[in-house]
Amino acid sequence: MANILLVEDDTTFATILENFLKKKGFDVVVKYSVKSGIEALKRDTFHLILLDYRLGDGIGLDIVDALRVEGKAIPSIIMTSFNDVRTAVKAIRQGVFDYITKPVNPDELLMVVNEALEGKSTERERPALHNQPNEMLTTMETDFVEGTSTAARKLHDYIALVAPTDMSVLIRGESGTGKEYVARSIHQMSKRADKPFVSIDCGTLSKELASSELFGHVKGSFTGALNDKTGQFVEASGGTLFLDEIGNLSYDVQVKLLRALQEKVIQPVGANKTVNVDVRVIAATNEDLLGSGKFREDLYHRINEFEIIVPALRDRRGDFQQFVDFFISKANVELGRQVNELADEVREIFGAYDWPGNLRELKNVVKRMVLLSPGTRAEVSALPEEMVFAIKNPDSAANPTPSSDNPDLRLHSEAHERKLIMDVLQKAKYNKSKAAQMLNIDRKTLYNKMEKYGIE
Ligand SMILES: Nc1ncnc2c1ncn2[C@@H]1O[C@H](COP(=O)(O)OP(=O)(O)OP(=O)(O)O)[C@@H](O)[C@H]1O
Repeated sequence: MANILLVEDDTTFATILENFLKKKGFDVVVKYSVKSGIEALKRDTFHLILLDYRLGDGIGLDIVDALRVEGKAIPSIIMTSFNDVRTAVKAIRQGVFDYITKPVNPDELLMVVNEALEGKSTERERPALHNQPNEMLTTMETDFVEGTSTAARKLHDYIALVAPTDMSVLIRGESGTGKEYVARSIHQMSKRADKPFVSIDCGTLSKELASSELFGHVKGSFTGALNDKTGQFVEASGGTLFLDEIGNLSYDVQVKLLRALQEKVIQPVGANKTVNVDVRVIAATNEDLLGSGKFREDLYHRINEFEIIVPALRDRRGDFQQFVDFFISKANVELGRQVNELADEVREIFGAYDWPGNLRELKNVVKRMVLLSPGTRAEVSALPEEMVFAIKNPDSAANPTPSSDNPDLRLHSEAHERKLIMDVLQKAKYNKSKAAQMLNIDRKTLYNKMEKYGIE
């Protein structure tokens, strides 16, 4: 019997969820704060964690961080409001299994919970660290959409151009645009294709263990190093190492990585000797590495021998229908449905929405829609309510536009507050703790206001 830890500070909603999950045969422990959630994790064994994104004393991701520090691998699902989709998508990069938008649809919740417990889902093809067996790469070939838009053609031209060389590639693009897919494509089309493709999500590596994960360690080199460990550089020998979210590597590790790239040698933690390595490195980021001030310029130039920018979904509208059709047919097979038509309203909403979470968000929205469509036609009722509302009311609470024709004082002051928050966030380079400090409010209040005003 699977044991689920539910952390949700809305007590009524927590009770509804608890009862629902218990009825479906799960054991459920409910906690109402980050602190009590972490305590429960230390005390008991759970198979799954279901987290509210915003909690009274922090955010659900704080619990995910605590899990990582404890070295526990328990799948977690974040429940978030529609306005937080962009953040939720990023959370997946930090090791969260999946996200689900509120109001939570019971069928969708059950689907995601079961997938998490079975260890598979839309994103589960890609655990934080893994070697991709080469046989799987061939099946993957047909498992994507290439697209025909100008942006797609340019992207694939660049992939074809750089793949056969041994250049280091930096792939840039918003979260969920398909950067890992691009990296795999380069590997598959390279002369290293029959050697390993090793993918590492640097965002999920703890600061302490990053070196050992990448370069390996010798027994006894630090507390917990009970045996020798081979690092991912050696695992990728002859092949390609994909460093996703490379901006998360600490300064120390950046120095070691630079040496590995320049001299083609690595030194496992605690070892006296160096080891020769032959690995092509492909890195990805969705931030401005140099602008962050935390990334070494010499390393930046070393990993950026060739740059590929993956377009946001909103900038490749010409490929949109192909992606929708592809994700629908995949979801039909997975969920045993027969959806082959979209209601006009669904088409309109898909066209008007700007898809901040890109392909990952589209894939999730389509999967949910297919799940909630028993017939062949997908109706608007199968889309997240807030998505429909936001499209139909562009000037609603999320985006107030006061004018002298509209003397509503509350609306005016809210518009003013929204603008101020956006300006300060920009000034603080989107560092929310810093922005909260400048605004003289706490982080939680800032998050609440950002949610209220639809600021992402
Ligand atoms: N060309 C494609 N055809 C079909 N599905 C795709 C394609 N590219 C990406 N996807 C799907 O979109 C989702 C996001 O892709 P991927 O993980 O490669 O994005 P990413 O840019 O690396 O995300 P992040 O920035 O969060 O690391 C995955 O589920 C992937 O399977």
